[in-house]
Amino acid sequence: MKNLLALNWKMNKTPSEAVQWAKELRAALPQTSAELAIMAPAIALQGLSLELKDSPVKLGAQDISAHESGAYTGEISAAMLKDVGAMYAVVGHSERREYHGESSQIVAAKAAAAIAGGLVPIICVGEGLDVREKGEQVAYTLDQLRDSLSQVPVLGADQIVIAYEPVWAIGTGKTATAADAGEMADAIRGALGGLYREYADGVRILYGGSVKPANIAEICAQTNVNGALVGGASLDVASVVGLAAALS
Ligand SMILES: O=C[C@H](O)COP(=O)(O)O
Repeated sequence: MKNLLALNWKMNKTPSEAVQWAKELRAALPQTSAELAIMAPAIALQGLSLELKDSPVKLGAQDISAHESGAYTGEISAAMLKDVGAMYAVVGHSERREYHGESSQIVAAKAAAAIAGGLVPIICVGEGLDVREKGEQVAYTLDQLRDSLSQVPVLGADQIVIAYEPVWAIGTGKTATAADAGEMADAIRGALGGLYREYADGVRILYGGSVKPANIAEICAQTNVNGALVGGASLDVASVVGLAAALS
């Protein structure tokens, strides 16, 4: 299965900075076996799409509306994202869950809206430090996964991506060990088997949380880890080149 290197810029880069960054990336892109995708601020997608036309780099959004269209001020629909060239949409990132009150039910509705609109949702799950300290991370994360997939109609392994992001490892410099990431990915694969038996083995499971060029290869070498969702290390072209090269 091809690793997915999903670059989550979060709320960074103006549209013009994004285009300049993409120009630099195109010039520096190394040989890699991974699929690269930029999860950009929605307002930067159109420019990136033009700049990255005919390049292997894909695009995604950081969030998506649960609704198809209508009176939802400020929301951005799957159709709008698809129209500007997005292929993916991150849903249920822990920052959305924490700062925007997104429950797993809302996340499931967003994932379903993404699929209905022809996008691939990257559905994020993961425990906080308190849960990890009690040793309850697997049960917690799998509950969150099942709730976030509740009534999400999946008709193929390539229709969803799961990202395991332990909240305590995001932007903190603390990375789960490769073994921790691998153990959770195994548990997630098992839970997917209970939900979508025929497709479970082909769904990509990413790890996110302080991934860097120096640790990505070991993390992605785990049996059920099929790529990474990268925040801080995705902002700098040289660092992205390092991440991609580490997966060559
Ligand atoms: O979406 C990305 C994750 O939140 C990880 O962020 P980070 O690489 O800055 O820890």
